[in-house]
Amino acid sequence: MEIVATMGGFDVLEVKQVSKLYENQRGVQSIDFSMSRGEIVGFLGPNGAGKTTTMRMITGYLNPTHGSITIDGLSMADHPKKARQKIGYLPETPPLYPEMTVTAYLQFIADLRGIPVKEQKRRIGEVIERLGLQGREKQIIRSLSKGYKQRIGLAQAILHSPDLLVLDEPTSGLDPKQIIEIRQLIRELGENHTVLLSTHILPEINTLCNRVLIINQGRIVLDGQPDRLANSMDETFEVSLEVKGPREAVLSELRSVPGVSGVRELTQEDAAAEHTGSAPVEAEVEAGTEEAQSLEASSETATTPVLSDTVKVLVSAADRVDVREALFYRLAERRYPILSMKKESLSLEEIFLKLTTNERLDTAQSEDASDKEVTSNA
Ligand SMILES: Nc1ncnc2c1ncn2[C@@H]1O[C@H](COP(=O)(O)OP(=O)(O)OP(=O)(O)O)[C@@H](O)[C@H]1O
Repeated sequence: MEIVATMGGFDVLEVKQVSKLYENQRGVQSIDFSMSRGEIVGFLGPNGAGKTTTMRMITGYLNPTHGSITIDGLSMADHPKKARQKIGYLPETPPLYPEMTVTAYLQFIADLRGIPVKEQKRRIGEVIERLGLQGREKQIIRSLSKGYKQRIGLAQAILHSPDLLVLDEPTSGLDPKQIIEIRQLIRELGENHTVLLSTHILPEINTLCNRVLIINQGRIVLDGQPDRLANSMDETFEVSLEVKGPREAVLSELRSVPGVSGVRELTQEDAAAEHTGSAPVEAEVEAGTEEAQSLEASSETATTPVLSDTVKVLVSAADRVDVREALFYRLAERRYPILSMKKESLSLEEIFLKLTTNERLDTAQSEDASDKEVTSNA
């Protein structure tokens, strides 16, 4: 048995250099990550990136071509039965028997999972309550809504009290109300379980997960905390400012602050784009360049300041230098009050696109385009 030691014992999941190559040479390559107890990890990637393949290997439904997977220190290759007992799996399509009642189905799963007969009734009662299935016990599964079927899928996944829950796109195909309800249930399940969940929905990561793994073309391309990713990915430091004062003078002061590499006046269109979440389309213009001067010259027509006595700008600094204090002191010295100042950072959506877009274009040329897309909203 392979032993994986950590400070507090074993990691709940250890995936070491795992590859799975299908006959067509697609699949996943050298996947390497571990999960500690209590983590809720979002597994994000475009269609065909390798999420399901990875999850099926973790849950023991598919054997890796190379590498090892251990659950609570138990090797999946050497002890598949024991290791699988520690995992609850909700595949993309829940494994339900539509003609069974909810209770009969859970009874069947309890038998399959080897839950002792004398404990079954209590345990089934607990998960029915936990997943809000009270009142539906005697209903035929076929007659229930998709949201309720997903709850039953989650119930079968947690029935045997697994340490690790693996959920493959748990909110896919649900309506907005059902999505909110299932997310809430996952959040609650995350209080007692370690959870790995795959999704196409970026805000799902922000609302549910304390860590995100991004997979692209069979390889992990990013592993980190959602709120820290932006810092590690930003190449420049950007801050948006609203300053009270004469436009030309304010712009010129900002450009001369040490560390500042670009100053771009924000228009009403930019403000509207910010409101709808899309990034401004104009390219940033470096301070002092010919382009900046010509833009300045034609600024009356090219840009429309949001208020006549204030200037809204996006200031950039190379090498991620934090120029906020320098901006503050310079503008204070010149008596141009700062009405607002906000550090800008990449959204998870921008990070995702940055990491996957080019390669996706390559992929689209070499294989059939998929009809599913990564969505940026619920
Ligand atoms: N049984 C198989 N035989 C051959 N190729 C396969 C098989 N299953 C998956 N693949 C290929 O392996 C790659 C990864 O597929 P996988 O289903 O794991 O991706 P995914 O990230 O789960 O995608 P989706 O979001 O569409 O479910 C894809 O290129 C896919 O076409």
